[in-house]
Amino acid sequence: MSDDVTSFDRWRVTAGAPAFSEWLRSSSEPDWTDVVTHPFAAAITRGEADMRHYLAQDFQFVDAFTALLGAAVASADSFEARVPIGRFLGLTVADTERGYFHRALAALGVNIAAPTPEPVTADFRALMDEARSSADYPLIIAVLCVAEWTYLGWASRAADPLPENFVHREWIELHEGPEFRAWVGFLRGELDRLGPGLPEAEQRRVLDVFRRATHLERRFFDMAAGASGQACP
Ligand SMILES: Cc1ncc(CN)c(N)n1
Repeated sequence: MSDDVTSFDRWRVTAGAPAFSEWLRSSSEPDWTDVVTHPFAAAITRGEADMRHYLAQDFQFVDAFTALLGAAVASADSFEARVPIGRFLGLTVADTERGYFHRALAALGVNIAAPTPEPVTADFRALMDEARSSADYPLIIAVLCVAEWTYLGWASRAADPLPENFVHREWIELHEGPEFRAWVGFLRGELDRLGPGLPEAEQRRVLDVFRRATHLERRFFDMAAGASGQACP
């Protein structure tokens, strides 16, 4: 991690609400705001994004993401922590979200067979594999938290009525609503529970992974926007 970042112990003295997850998020600017306000994400909320290349690449992201959820179940420090992760893995990712991918890719005429991964897809999969292989619960939760919290960030900006096309509407609904908010709250809560007690070197490792994941989220939307001709700032 670069020296320009304030350590959690120094940051918490002046922060109004000194949550560890908020230290991670605010130390990941400007990428964080660039992700949640990204033109491609905004185009999804308006029902205008060309989802073909984005979803084809994201189907490969979700494969590594599912494996990472499994690693989180395995590395969690208690039964009570394993349960919400296992539930989300089984009920949402392996069921609702998987069904969405199959229907959406079919409707868009995209072959479900894995296309060549874009560089950012490969980089994101490598980061998730790195976190998974570490079997380090806070590191794993950091990557999961970025993926879910940033998605809640852009999806919660969608205005009613949601787009008519199910490809956009259901993608927004998958990343918004009370259950998804509770899931993001759980992930943040795990970082807030465990982060403050970690040695400073471990806190910096968690932040390093959190920032890398946030940067990859930005690059992923840039990739999608480039493929669809959606202008990037
Ligand atoms: C790249 C990416 N980041 C996050 C998510 C939300 N699970 C996703 N589907 N794809």
